[in-house]
Amino acid sequence: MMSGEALHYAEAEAIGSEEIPIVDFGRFLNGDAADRAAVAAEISAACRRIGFFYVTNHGVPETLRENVLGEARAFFAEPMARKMECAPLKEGQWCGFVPSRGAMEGWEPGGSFKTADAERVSGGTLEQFNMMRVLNADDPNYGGADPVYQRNLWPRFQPGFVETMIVNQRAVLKLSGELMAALSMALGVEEDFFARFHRSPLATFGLNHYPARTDTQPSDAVGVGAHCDASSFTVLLQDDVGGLEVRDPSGRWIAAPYVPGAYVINIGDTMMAWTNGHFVSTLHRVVSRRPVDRFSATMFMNPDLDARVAPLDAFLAEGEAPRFEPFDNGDYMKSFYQRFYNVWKKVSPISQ
Ligand SMILES: O=C(O)CCC(=O)C(=O)O
Ligand SMILES: [Fe+2]
Repeated sequence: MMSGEALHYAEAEAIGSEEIPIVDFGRFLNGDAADRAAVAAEISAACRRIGFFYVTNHGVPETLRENVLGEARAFFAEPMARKMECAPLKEGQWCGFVPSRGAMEGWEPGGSFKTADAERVSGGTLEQFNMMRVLNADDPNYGGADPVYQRNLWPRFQPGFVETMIVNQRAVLKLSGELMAALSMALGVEEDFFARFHRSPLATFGLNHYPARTDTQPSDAVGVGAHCDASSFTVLLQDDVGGLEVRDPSGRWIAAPYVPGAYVINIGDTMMAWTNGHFVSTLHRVVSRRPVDRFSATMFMNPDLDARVAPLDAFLAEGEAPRFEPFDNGDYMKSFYQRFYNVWKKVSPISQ
């Protein structure tokens, strides 16, 4: 693709809710052993086939989910100069506001090591607000000297924002603990198997704004280019506008529409590597096909700073060769932040 040239995405071919199962997670949270095993089996099938599933009855209150998207709407409606007050200024940082990257080439949404091989990617119309997990005083990394524990850059001018985001972090992290147990069961290992790689996880949170498609844009304006996520797994809250699309195993792009009350869960590259590809990290993108603003909120569950990621013996069949090179999560996260910062510098009106 030439720099500046618009990407065109054909209409998604199918509605994904048949291919992306809706899992009643209440059966895992509140059910008996048989219910939990049934949920784990559904999740296992989804993660091996497409790497995406929805969860409903997940325990996160509707009012909290609405407040998160409400704060996102209010923040992104601020004038650009105000939003830029919360922008990363230090080398290698990532927190805060990130303006739209337009058709910029070379930006890797999601920070995936898989995407680069899979498909050329470019920026898109989205603008973002990035947050790190807020560390409690009893966290082993509270006040940590490593620059990976960068500071959040909160919009102090927006009352209620910080509190809502912190309450949301707690709720989504709690859900993530349960999801990790379910993913462990789905892989046939003990329920706390993945918890030991996520003791003080480098979990990150994002708010996304995909501006409404304008009359002068193509009917398939790219919101975020096709990518995989760098995470162990991702928890996504989307509003009812739609536009998320996932590449199914046959290579078709399918819509992952809004499902009332649900989170979308997807496997990231780290989980793919641990499981030697038995759980798949799948290309996805957001295409703005409608003249309506879209908002979403993400949580990327990333492992501990010192976690070493490599295909694990527990998931290798007899004689199965490892398909992924080992890597240190700390190096991986730092290079992700650095690349992100380098792009941010190019699009930031105040960095010149
Ligand atoms: O906004 C969405 O629906 C998806 C966002 C996404 O894929 C990401 O932030 O990695
Ligand atoms: Fe993503």
